[in-house]
Amino acid sequence: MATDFTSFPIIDVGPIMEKKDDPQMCEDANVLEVVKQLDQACRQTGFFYAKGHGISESLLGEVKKATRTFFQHPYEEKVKIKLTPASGYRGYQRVGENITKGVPDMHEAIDCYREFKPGMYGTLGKTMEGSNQWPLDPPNFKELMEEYINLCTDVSRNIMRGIALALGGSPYEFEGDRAGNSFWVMRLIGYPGASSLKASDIPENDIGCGAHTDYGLLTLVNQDDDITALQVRNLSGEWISAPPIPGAFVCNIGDMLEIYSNGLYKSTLHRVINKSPKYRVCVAFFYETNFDTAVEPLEICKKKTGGESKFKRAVYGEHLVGKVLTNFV
Ligand SMILES: N=C(N)NCCCC[C@H](N)C(=O)O
Ligand SMILES: O=C(O)CCC(=O)C(=O)O
Ligand SMILES: [Fe+2]
Repeated sequence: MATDFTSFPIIDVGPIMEKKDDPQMCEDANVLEVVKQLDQACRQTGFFYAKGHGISESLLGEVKKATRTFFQHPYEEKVKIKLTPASGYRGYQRVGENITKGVPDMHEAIDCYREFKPGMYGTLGKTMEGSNQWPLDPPNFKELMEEYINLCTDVSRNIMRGIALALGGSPYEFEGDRAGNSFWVMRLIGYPGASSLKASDIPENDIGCGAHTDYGLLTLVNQDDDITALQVRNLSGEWISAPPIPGAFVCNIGDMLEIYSNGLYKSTLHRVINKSPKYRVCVAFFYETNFDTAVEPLEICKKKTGGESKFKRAVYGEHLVGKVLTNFV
């Protein structure tokens, strides 16, 4: 249940990362303290900062730097890796091409998804079939991002272990058939500075990304260190800023975790407005369930919430494809 929060807790997830290969992790007092903090954050805000995750500040900075370098290229260069239905909706979208609730967003982005064998997910999977499209400059782009994706996958899996414990389950609740083969998404996003759009031919609107919830389990946001632009809506309808904390991820819950938890944890509405004159870069990693997972409230969560299922079962791939097909002009 979202509350009237005015800020977000900072959680040092170090203890869960340290105990990740220890089957007795749930008996460790430091782990249990993190679990308690995760539970509180997920119930109250659906957003928290994670520090102590083990990904170096220099790598966090490098992926943002490479992203910025790509967006600085002329349109002719960027459009070489254009997102199309034929590319499985992977690749570059220019400012205004992504749509949220019918309104064009003032951001450009590269979308990447986990790659998979064509046909593996039948007709439903067809929409997402394709190879990721990587920029050639900087030359180590693909390698760098793949390293980053692997590290983010590991951090997310381990934070989800903490969240599984917070829900009263086994640490491995979100592995195997649920999210053992996460259909992750990575979006490299650029938000033009506030004044730069006026002079261009792009229809003016100051919303970098309109109000939305994320689709899957857990999002890791790696945002520029010097601009506050991400806002989260609290119970009263106020928009609360999530300013950058260098080295920390902003983490938030997605729609599938809301269902698994039977609404105990909510996927909180958020948006992005870049009021700064500076260009803002954000690298968002979305840790999701397996593509073909049918998600329904966990028994342990139903017990905590009155016994009844508050959600219909949802196949993650259907949820994703429904979004992707309506996200672009
Ligand atoms: N994969 C994720 N979560 N992407 C978030 C993008 C949110 C904006 C999108 N136009 C929308 O309306 O959902
Ligand atoms: O730019 C940000 O800080 C967050 C972006 C976001 O919410 C998203 O891509 O889902
Ligand atoms: Fe989001």
